[in-house]
Amino acid sequence: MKTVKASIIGFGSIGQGVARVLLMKKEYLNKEGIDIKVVAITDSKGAAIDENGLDLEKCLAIKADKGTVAEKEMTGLDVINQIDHDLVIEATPTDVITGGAGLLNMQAAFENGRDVVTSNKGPLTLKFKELNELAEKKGCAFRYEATVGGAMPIINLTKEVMAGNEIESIKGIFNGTCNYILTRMLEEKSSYSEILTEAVDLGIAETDPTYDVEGIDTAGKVVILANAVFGMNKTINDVDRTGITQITYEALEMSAKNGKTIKLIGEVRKDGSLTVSPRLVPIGHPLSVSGTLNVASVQTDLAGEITVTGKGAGSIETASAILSDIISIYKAD
Ligand SMILES: NC(=O)C1=CN([C@@H]2O[C@H](COP(=O)(O)OP(=O)(O)OC[C@H]3O[C@@H](n4cnc5c(N)ncnc54)[C@H](OP(=O)(O)O)[C@@H]3O)[C@@H](O)[C@H]2O)C=CC1
Ligand SMILES: N[C@@H](CC=O)C(=O)O
Ligand code: NA
Repeated sequence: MKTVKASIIGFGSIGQGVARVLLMKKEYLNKEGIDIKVVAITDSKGAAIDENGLDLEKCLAIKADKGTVAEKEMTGLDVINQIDHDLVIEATPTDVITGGAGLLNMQAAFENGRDVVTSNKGPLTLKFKELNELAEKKGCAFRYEATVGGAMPIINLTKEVMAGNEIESIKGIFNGTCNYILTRMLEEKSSYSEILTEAVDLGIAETDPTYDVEGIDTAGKVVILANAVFGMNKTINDVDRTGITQITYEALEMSAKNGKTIKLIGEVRKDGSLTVSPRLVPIGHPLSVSGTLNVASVQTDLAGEITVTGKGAGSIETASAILSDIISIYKAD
């Protein structure tokens, strides 16, 4: 049995989802020869530390009761630099302007020889090449399936399962919040701002939800796909972007009468064009999925078009992608 000492940096919707999934899948992980021992959890107020392994159920209960797990005044960065462990599960808020705490956390993790699995898109939209080079130099694993499409497999699918195909374009819906809002606006005859509060309550919106509705989150995911799948070196500034803030109930209703729906579509093409914009999609088309679902159509030279769909956001759903990345790193050959 391989014991993996891990930290969970950021204990919001996703960090807590990871804790729940680790509890739910403990027996399965053990059967795969992996024993994950979470030695530290941090939120914005501090850290809980136990070098013998924290009681995750207790940490979840304390977070629900007190709003924080903090017992010590340590930041995520302090934990990464000072506590002995193998794996950093990075789930702090996405910041596409500076990379936020996540960028410093990931750099420090690699400098300390720790593997990183993350759902945080910010650092990957700004410093994708640098982070991957640093991870490689330090002999660390770096996995980020959860950053695009949440539970929907797309990065590992295109890089590993579809290896050998040349990918010509990837087009789809990469933001669960916008898709949920557009679906519910039509159902409820409401404006996007009224439905946005529902998405926030569901734990699917970004810490700053303007990232969702202005298409910034989708743009970040398009950049990650461009870099991870197409080997480009793009940043968020390379994306031609329009969000959903100008979409009205009336526009959705008119489209529906004409057999169409409005979806926020992100697209990356092998010629380097990166776009995010609301587009009309015929009802019944593979891209016309509803609610928090995401969808991606991958155009390839050998396999033709391959389309996948799945929950693009949500605590447990996104944690499932983090779990699969963890298993892929530590599962014995
Ligand atoms: N929600 C979703 O469905 C998905 C989210 N993601 C990404 O996963 C990441 C986490 O998202 P989510 O859990 O929803 O976000 P939340 O806002 O729910 O949680 C963020 C967590 O990070 C903590 N935090 C904030 N700032 C810092 C800091 N400087 N150092 C350490 N911890 C900090 C917060 O502390 P406190 O609890 O004290 O506020 C909180 O625990 C984001 O990058 C997001 O883009 C990716 C896929 C899906
Ligand atoms: N806010 C994002 C969360 C996942 O990345 C979304 O709604 O898709
Ligand atoms: Na994914």
